[in-house]
Amino acid sequence: MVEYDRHSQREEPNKPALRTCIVGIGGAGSNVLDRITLDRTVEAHLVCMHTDIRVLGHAMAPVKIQLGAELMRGIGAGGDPDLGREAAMFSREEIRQAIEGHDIVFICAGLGGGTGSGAAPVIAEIAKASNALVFVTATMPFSFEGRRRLNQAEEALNQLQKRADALILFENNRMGELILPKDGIQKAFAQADQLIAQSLRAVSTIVSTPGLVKLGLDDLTSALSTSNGRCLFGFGEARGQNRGAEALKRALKSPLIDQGRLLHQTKTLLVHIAGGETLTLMEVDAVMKQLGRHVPDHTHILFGVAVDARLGDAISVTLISSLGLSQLNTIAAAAPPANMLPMTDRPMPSLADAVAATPVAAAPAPVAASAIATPAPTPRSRAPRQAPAPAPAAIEPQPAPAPAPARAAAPLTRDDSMDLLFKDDEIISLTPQEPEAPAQSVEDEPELFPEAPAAVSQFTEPPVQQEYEEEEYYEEEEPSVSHSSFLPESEIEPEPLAPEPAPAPAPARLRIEDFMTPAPAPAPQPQAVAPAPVQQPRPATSPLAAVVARTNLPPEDLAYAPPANTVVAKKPTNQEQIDLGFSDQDRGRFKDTEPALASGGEDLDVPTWMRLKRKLKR
Ligand SMILES: Nc1nc2c(ncn2[C@@H]2O[C@H](COP(=O)(O)OP(=O)(O)OP(=O)(O)O)[C@@H](O)[C@H]2O)c(=O)[nH]1
Repeated sequence: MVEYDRHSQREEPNKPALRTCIVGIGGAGSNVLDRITLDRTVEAHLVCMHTDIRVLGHAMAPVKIQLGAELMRGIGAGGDPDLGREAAMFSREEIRQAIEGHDIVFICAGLGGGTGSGAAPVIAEIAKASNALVFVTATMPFSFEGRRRLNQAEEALNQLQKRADALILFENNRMGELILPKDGIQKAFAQADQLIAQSLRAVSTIVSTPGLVKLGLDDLTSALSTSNGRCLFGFGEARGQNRGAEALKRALKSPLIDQGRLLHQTKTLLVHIAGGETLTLMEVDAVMKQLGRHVPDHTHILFGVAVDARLGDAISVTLISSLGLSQLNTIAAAAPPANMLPMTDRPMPSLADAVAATPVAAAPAPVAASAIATPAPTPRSRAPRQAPAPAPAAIEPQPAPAPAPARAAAPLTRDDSMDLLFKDDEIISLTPQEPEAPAQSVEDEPELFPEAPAAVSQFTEPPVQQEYEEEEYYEEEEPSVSHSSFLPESEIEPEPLAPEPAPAPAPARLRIEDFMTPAPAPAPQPQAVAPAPVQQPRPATSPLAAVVARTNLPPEDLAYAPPANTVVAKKPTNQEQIDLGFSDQDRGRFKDTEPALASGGEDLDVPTWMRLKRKLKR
């Protein structure tokens, strides 16, 4: 018998690690990025982008980009996605510089406001143009935030689906299930931020950490692939005696998989188990057997195990899958009790089987950041990882579900389906030949600023050691899941449809058309230029939590191209870091918008750290 050497380095030593970048956009994106920065669990280039200089000034990410500095003058987009989009276009060069050179770009934003909804699709497109694999995690607004925000969020979602390789959508309404109704709104946001941060961490770990049984980008995109569906995500981590069972229990309790109910219908399920050096075969076997009670026999299991020294004595279980909207609606209509499928005792692929079957048995070397040797995102055959157990009771080989297109795993190429936003030499050559649809809904906008575009600023700070004065405020204990909604809508005053921020009377506002490539000019369309946004059908009863959109980029809206010379990236200087010195009473970027109030009168739009009245000390 050959002894397995846990420390052997089987991966090619000189293989470059996947370079990962996480971009947080707007207030929500910035909050999630703060969470990730504090946790220090994801090894990635963290970039915060916002129009609002005050929020940006307090963000913890080491790299910050002020979007549309001259256009926005450091003020938030005030809930106007068109402003957010224009701001991103002005800053496209800095965005490109921050993103380029990365293999995977995660984009994180709260949809419904101005900056996140408007800028995220632009940034996704820049990321795609740099050949990165683009993952988007976004939140949908609480229902009590009002119809206007929801509409804006759906419009942004529609645009993001066309540009992202995979999109995981978190519905803030669902996040309420993570906490008790009596808990404050800030706790709901905090829990939501934590779950989103966990999903980013899980996905980046899966694709970048060498594993005993390796899962790759192709597995991930296969699990996420469905033409028009929603992603199911569950994550649990536990320590102690029954840590495997407990971690699985927590993963199954995720509201994003509807307490495990949605796994009944899934065709492909990605399961990733990670633990420290003490992870045992028995524990992995136990988790897989237990999971077998929750998924049907025909489910195609993509199974990965990794030993990651950073986890210490913890075990984490990640479940990722997807369901078509029709299936989701069926499930929602005929919802069985939350109990899982009856126990079938169907054996799941064991670790030993999987190890024996996998040709990619990467060494579970103690993970030091620099020691992670990760494979390039090339398409790999999934067949050997089906772990056909020699025992007759092992999982049946399943007919492979629609495999992930090779393109999803391979470095992305610029194809002619790419929407083209920018008049940039390297991008413009990809302009689709067919006539572009007119830019949406911006032509009739009031003009705000007469000035010509000027330089936008970017300032890059070294990581600042900032600490909250108080202790960790995310509670460790298992959240209650006994409440199906966070706040009944009836208890919330409907959000008045507040007027948009009053446009300044200045006559020469910069418009998207000013940046458009002159030809081919679509025929002018009188009045009918604002096509009704294509809205995602939403499940009637169960607002489930995640959406996957495989990239299928039809050339259409957002066809604008700012001149390449309008933006001059400034060298970072200390002077550009503005001392904001605002008080807790100041609504900052929200001052021109209607407050989104919870019943207690709290302003939901205020960032988490502000709502919690945390002070930062340097
Ligand atoms: N989960 C979560 N959602 C948030 C948080 N903050 C805001 N949101 C949601 O994200 C939506 C957009 O809010 P922001 O991100 O603050 O808005 P923005 O994109 O910065 O846009 P402007 O403020 O208009 O410039 C809100 O309607 C909320 O539903 C947060 O901390 N966590």
